[in-house]
Amino acid sequence: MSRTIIVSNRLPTKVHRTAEGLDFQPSEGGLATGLGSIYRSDNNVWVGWPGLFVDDPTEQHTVTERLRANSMAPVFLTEDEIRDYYEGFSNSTLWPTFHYFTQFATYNDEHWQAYVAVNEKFCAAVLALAGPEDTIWVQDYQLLLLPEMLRRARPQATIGFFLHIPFPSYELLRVLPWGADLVRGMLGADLIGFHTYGYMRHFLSAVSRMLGLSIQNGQIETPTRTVLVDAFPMGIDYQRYELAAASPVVEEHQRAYREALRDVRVVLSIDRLDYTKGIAQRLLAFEQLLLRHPEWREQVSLLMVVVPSRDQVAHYAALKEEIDELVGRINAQYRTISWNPIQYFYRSFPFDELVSLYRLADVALVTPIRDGMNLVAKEFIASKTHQRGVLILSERAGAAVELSDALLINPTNTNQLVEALNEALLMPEDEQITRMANMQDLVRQYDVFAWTRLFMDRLAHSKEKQHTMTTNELDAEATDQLLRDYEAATRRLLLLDYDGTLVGFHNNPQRAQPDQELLELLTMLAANPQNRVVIISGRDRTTLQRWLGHLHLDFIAEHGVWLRQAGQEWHLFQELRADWKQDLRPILELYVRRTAGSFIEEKDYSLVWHFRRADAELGAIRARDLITHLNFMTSNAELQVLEGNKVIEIKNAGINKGTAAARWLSMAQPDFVLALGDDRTDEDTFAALAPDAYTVKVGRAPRSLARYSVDDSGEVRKLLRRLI
Ligand SMILES: O=P(O)(O)OC[C@H]1O[C@H](O[C@H]2O[C@H](CO)[C@@H](O)[C@H](O)[C@H]2O)[C@H](O)[C@@H](O)[C@@H]1O
Ligand SMILES: O=c1ccn([C@@H]2O[C@H](COP(=O)(O)OP(=O)(O)O)[C@@H](O)[C@H]2O)c(=O)[nH]1
Ligand SMILES: [Mg+2]
Repeated sequence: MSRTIIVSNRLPTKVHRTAEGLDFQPSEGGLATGLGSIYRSDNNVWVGWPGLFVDDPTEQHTVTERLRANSMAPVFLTEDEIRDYYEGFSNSTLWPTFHYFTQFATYNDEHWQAYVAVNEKFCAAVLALAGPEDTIWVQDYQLLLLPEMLRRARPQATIGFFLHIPFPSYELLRVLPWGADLVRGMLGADLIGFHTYGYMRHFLSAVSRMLGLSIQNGQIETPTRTVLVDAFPMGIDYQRYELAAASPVVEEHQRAYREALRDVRVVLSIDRLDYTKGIAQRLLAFEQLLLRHPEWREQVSLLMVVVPSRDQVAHYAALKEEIDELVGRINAQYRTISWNPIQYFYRSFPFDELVSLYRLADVALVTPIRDGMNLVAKEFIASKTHQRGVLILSERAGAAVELSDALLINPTNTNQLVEALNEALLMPEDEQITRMANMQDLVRQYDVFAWTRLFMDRLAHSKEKQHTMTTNELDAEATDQLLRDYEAATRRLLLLDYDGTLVGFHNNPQRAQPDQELLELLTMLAANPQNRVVIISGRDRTTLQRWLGHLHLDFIAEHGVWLRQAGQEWHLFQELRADWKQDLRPILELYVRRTAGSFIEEKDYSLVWHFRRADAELGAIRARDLITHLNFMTSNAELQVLEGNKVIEIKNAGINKGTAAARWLSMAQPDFVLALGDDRTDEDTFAALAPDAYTVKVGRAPRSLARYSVDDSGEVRKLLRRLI
């Protein structure tokens, strides 16, 4: 039976060494608590770090066995790995960068090396466990490279990836020396999920800007696969909180707390120790409340839980000191014999006590500076079965997108925060109930089980789509058949596109000249008297002549405008006009001025606007504009507007690679045809050929007329070499 293998840095169970032996406790943090409810079902397994160092093989064995009984498989990490991969790259480079705290980010190559190595370690652990039918679901920023590593080892695997933290604007990502590697690593997945559309948008923008891949409706076309990207706001195990809220244990805790606090109102704050959570800002706002609204003194206490986290990282240790000091100062200033303004706990609470705190609180103050989602906000809502209580929520938490009935605030606006606190404490009960009921409906419906189902459905959909959309891969079997037919034939026609097919793309098209390997390949192919080798390209004839003219090849240049058989002169396909160029050139010039980095290429009978070097998003917008503009201008002029790979070309109507290829067919009467091409204009060639021709699309486009596809120009060369 196929299973789901969840992979994350930390397991949902933390192992500690105590005097009595090993102790197993639930992990804190949204990822572990959120997914913790689902992994045990259906034979699933969770792979991750158990939270302690175990060198001794016997002890490793004990830990492994204990975890196995609970559907977990440990990846043991060394102290050096935790220092460089976890505290280093993950939490001193990625975490601050992705949360817009670039001033805290370090760029250390050793940390990067460790990050790569540990991702490889996870890869090996997953491969040892996963069967070919299993679904692999990789979680979070510590494992951004893992999807691609798994993909290389298992090209057919079903791989999902979910990012639990924000995905930042491209402007932040580009600061990282390894930005493009990280994005490429994620693209190994079949489905990539984010909490919000905002994060998803940033990711797509990074993909198009850094890797130049084309994107439509959240679908990324990589050279080998289509990758789906979508927003899936994570939920919680609603029922677990709702049931606990009504349980006698929780009631008993709550009663005891209430008795100790007497009738003081409670503002609750719960987070891991983290500078992204806005804990210090929250304390300052509470101080301001006491200062500006003295009527709340002795009436309200801030109950603040800070769960120890990443305290080996300098900025976390510093924050701990800052909080200690602030709490000390505020308490010293305002406390009375019978009232403590801030009840501060630096430790984690067991589940039942946490739920009791949620129920006890009049106000939950959730004010992160940045937060991927924030599950505390949702847990508070689920625990409020009596529907009394107010949520104050930062608009920069992912949860704010869904929880619009909270009092939404900007966490850096202290005045707003103070007034929201005052408003919350004064809010009439009926308004509390209305808001809470609305939010409960939503959080109940979109719980963590619905979240998982949706993600898994979309993952299956992505896989299906890949299967139905791609042309058949030119696999070993098809290649063998091709070679047999090639051998058997005596009049062979090879139609070879140049850019994107024989060579890869270059930012400057003039730099894409043939290398030695290609020249040799073409020479040898053409040396066989039974072969007729045609370069069929959109390039101008001068460039083709200069680069390849000395070889015994035929040429179709400018998408069929200029033709030349080996050893003969260039001639035109037919009489053509070029006088239209002077009317249209100014339009293209206007688009060059409006689009930095774009430029015009002029051929004898065509004009081309190139936007590969322009900003990817602007380029795409301008291209749409230009096409509309040109279609209008050329409607009566017997011209056509062609879209290629980051180019728009205007040329005479009725001439294309297909019409030119047809001429070679009637001239050569071949008994074997192989055509290779990568872009829209090569589809005309494919269309002109008989069904038994070997038509091969380079790259995996959603739709192609070709019978087969190969990944890239490297594969093309491999195939050509086998023909020799
Ligand atoms: O494993 P740690 O280093 O101790 O950190 C704990 C976890 O913190 C982060 O949680 C995030 O996931 C939540 C659920 O999606 C989300 O609500 C929250 O906004 C995120 O910060 C981190 O992403 C996890 O990998 C850590 O395990
Ligand atoms: O003493 C505590 C306090 C909090 N939490 C849990 O820690 C998680 C925090 O997740 P959140 O998404 O709010 O933020 P993260 O820590 O993941 O950034 C929530 O599920 C809390 O219930 C916990 O397990 N023990
Ligand atoms: Mg091409």
